[in-house]
Amino acid sequence: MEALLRWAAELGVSDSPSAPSPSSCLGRSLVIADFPDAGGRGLAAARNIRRGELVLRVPRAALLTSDRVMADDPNFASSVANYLPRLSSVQTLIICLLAEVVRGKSSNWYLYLSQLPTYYTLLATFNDFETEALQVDEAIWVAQKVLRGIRSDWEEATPLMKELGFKPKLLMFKSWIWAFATVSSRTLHIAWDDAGCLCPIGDLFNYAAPDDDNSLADEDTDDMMHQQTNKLLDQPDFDSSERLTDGGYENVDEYCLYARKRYRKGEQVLLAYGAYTNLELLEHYGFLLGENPNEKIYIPLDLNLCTIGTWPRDSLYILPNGHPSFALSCALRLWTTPTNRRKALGHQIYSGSLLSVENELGIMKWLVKKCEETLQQLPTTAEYDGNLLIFLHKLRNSTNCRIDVDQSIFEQELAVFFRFHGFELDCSIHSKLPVRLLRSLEKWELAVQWRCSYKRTLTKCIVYCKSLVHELLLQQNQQSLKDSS
Ligand SMILES: C[S@@+](CC[C@H](N)C(=O)[O-])C[C@H]1O[C@@H](n2cnc3c(N)ncnc32)[C@H](O)[C@@H]1O
Repeated sequence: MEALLRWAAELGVSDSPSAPSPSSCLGRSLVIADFPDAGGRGLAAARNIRRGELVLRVPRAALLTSDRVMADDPNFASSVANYLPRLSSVQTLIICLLAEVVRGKSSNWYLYLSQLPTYYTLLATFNDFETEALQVDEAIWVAQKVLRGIRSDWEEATPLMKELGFKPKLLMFKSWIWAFATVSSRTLHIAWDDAGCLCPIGDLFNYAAPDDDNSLADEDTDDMMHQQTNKLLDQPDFDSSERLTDGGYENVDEYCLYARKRYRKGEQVLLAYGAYTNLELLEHYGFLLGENPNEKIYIPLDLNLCTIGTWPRDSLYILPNGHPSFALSCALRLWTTPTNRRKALGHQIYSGSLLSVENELGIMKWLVKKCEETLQQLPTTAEYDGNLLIFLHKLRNSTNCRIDVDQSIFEQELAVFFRFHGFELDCSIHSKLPVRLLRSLEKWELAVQWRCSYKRTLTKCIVYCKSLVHELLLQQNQQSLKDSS
């Protein structure tokens, strides 16, 4: 890692507005640190950092982009050019990345490439066992669709990779998936290439969901104080009102990354890659958040409910607190309104107003029934999944897996898991599981974590709807008492 930091400094990567020290590009604003519960390797604040401050600059010369790789090697570029109309920008960047891997020590990015993860946990890397463990049809369908897409991209790109003389190992689908996962989970946006760029050091930021509007409000007073102090001291101001994004490629020909909030020394500095649901995080980045403010839970809905209004299907979901989304509530109100009344009530419905106590009671009861049916159709409960998660976590860290497996209540699941991997846990095994099984356990754990959170949200929805039914019935009773007196 030290060699990488030195190489990056030589190229002008710097965590401060001034030039980096020759020995490391970090140390003034950021340091590399380990955050076992929030992304593993990441970047910590080397000092107190204010919101809006520039924390990292990465010049274009350090970015691994398709155009740069091709500009460096005209022969490679002309071979790729023959295939270009048929290749997507992501396929092209994957091929460029693999070509740099082929170059080994002679690649400009050798030190960067040697620090990349050797394996990933994105949905595309899930085997059939891990995919099945998601249990929910929609999630299984997404995983299968993603894998089909990547396989077809690889098949299309294989003739070019053969022509380029890639070694058999790099022609394998496994290598393509590794490169795909690298591109999917590590690229930053650039305006001139949809595939983005691989940004050494800049891709060490772990993720925080972009929901911090409230925390920003809390910090506003503080930042105003700072700005006033700066004015008094005649120091330059960071225009924090305009610096609410994490960063981007700027006119000065470098990638600039800014702090979205205030950080104390030692705290992990995080980047919001975008607003993703947990399934999308798993698909694009290979992890999920325990608390995800952007989570959306989709339940199976009748086709005529999905198409009844102008609300797109992806707006009809349950929020992490169990409430139906605005669009789902509206769609249900319209759906439960008799056809001949829909036009007259349309205005009220689209504005989100309740129609009547009876209508609201009807849709709440319908939602309860739908969530209960959905939960019943799944093979395990959230409580069971919660216990399985504890066990899988223990097994991954166990130094005597034989005893742990023997003492567990999940014998059947484990038997299926071991059989899938053609592995026999005989009496002689008293140590850790082999690496390939530990990696599979990690992905199994992610799948169980996802489905458990799905079920918990549906349970919250049931509780929410039932409490609303209770409240509406009370109101209805009070009204009829009033009316009769
Ligand atoms: C851009 S890289 C960040 C640096 C990465 N941790 C490393 O060691 O190279 C993105 C990857 O970091 C991990 N990651 C980022 N944020 C995370 C989070 N909040 N929780 C868990 N894993 C996270 C995921 O594996 C993701 O694909």
